[in-house]
Amino acid sequence: MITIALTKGRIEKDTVKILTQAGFDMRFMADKQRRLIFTSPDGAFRFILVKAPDVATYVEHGIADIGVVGKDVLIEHPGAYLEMLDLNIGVCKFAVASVPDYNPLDHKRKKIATKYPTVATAFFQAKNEDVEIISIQGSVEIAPVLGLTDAIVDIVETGNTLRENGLVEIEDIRRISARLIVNSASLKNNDKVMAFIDKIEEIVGKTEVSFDEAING
Ligand SMILES: Nc1ncnc2c1ncn2[C@@H]1O[C@H](COP(=O)(O)OP(=O)(O)OP(=O)(O)O)[C@@H](O)[C@H]1O
Ligand SMILES: O=P(O)(O)OC[C@H]1O[C@H](OP(=O)(O)OP(=O)(O)O)[C@H](O)[C@@H]1O
Repeated sequence: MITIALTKGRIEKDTVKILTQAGFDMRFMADKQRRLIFTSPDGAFRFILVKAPDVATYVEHGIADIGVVGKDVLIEHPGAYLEMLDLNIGVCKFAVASVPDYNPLDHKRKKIATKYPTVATAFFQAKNEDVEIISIQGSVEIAPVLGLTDAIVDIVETGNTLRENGLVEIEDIRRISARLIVNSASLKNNDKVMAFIDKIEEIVGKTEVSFDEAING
């Protein structure tokens, strides 16, 4: 049996769409209620529904052979899994944002609020800029409004949360999308895992890895 870890929440619907297009009967997801583990009718696949960072954990430890999770999570939680495909769903970006009078060229040591300290630290280090990172668990946009920090590093999708809280985008950091990850032993030892990946690749198309991706992972 192959186990596939899916991220609960935002990217769930689009993931199910891809799996359905790939020929899986995913109707159980329509009325899943509070269940978190599902087995396909033929007993060949098991799907588990977990929080995003836990997808990486289950795949890394070989409990799940395959996982679907956002690139944002993979950057913050690097581990021993292989990233195989860009699924082109859950597309958004990391950006720096702040209040309109923020001056990025100001020489003072800035404070940056974020849920993504690894991303924020790497971004400012690459600019040779020494900043203080303040970790925030959510509603990050209010930190510069309330004067906790000078700016934020956060996910931007539609831009609505920034606009509705009076923030503006200062600089793009990188594109984010959901990725298919795999446990390396599963890939080596189980032909069905490669067959599954091939099937998904037919649906989402071959992904060109951009220069940015190649150097930043
Ligand atoms: N507007 C967005 N905000 C956050 N993540 C987004 C957005 N748009 C797409 N995504 C992608 O969707 C994935 C899942 O997001 P979701 O909000 O369900 O989980 P999460 O970020 O772990 O949030 P939470 O902590 O609220 O459960 C993210 O990891 C990211 O790759
Ligand atoms: O550009 P937008 O389409 O407005 O989306 C971006 C917002 O969505 C996410 O927050 P989420 O809803 O996950 O809540 P959080 O603040 O608790 O992380 C993210 O952290 C931004 O706040």
